[in-house]
Amino acid sequence: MTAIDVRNLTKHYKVPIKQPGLLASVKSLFSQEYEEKHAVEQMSFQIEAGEIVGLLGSNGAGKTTMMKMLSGILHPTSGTCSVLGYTPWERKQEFQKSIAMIMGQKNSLWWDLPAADSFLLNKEIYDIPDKDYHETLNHMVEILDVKRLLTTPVRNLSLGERMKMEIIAGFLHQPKVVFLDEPTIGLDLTSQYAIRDFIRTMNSQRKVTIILTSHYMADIQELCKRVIIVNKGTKLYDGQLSHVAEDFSDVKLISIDLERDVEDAVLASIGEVVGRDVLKVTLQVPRNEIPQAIAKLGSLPVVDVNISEIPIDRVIERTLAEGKVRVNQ
Ligand SMILES: Nc1ncnc2c1ncn2[C@@H]1O[C@H](COP(=O)(O)OP(=O)(O)OP(=O)(O)O)[C@@H](O)[C@H]1O
Repeated sequence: MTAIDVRNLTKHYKVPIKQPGLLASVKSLFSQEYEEKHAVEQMSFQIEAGEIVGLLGSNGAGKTTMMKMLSGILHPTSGTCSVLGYTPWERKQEFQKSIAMIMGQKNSLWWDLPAADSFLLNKEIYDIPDKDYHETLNHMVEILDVKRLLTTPVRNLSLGERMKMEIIAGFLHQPKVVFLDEPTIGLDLTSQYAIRDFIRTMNSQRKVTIILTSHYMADIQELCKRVIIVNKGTKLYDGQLSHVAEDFSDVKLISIDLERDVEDAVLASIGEVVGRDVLKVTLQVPRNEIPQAIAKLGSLPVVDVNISEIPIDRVIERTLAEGKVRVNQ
């Protein structure tokens, strides 16, 4: 069954052009010029019930705008969209009870109150029966291990703890479709794992349909088989993650700061040099060869080392560079 059906969805923002200076500010009071920003352009895709789809794109690609239209926060400029049979921006009560939009960079909980109080408020807003409320809450609190934090004012929680509470608040009314915009942004690895596990559990146990944006490759790799890559508001790729990221799953990046210059050939014997800016070098190394690579670095004039996953932006850049446009519809 199709849960989300998007056809030619387009969003243009009208943005005032603001010239610097006082005179320009006064002039703008009488004649304001505008420019049009094409945030989302003719986007079409369908998502089946129970799927988790990753929406990928660089900063400003149009992901949040897309999610805001799908959740009914924004009206599109043109195009149509059906989520569980509803037109989101009509904001029917039944629609709002069936979806959730959770944004890692926005706070929906009452800052000065314990999260438990915000949950009670959501219970009233969504008209959740007592039994369902307690069962769902207890289940989620257990999975995310936050029982002891329920009575702490939200302002006193760490970022990771607050995000877990935001996620509970979003899932409390048992939505069928959830839009997750950067749910793990800025979190430490332990919190990232916990939230990923939670998302996986909700998807497998409750068949929740999820669209996820994240700049962390690990989130996408662990949760999404299918990804939609957007660039400048248009769809660049829609298909299996493995087709665009298979070369990246078994490698890591080692970034090093050198004290003095080292020949390219020496660095190339440790890993593939994928970035070099004078004394800053980035090497791409197979995951299982990291210990040997680190050992070899011991003989070089290295002052700092950092090991990281391949950033999503590299996957997108390469998809763009290779013109690997692949749209399965
Ligand atoms: N309210 C707004 N008014 C005008 N322009 C906007 C508005 N919101 C977003 N934009 C512009 O629309 C484009 C898409 O923005 P959007 O936030 O959807 O991108 P994104 O892919 O979510 O980026 P990020 O990864 O940085 O969150 C950007 O050029 C942005 O500047």
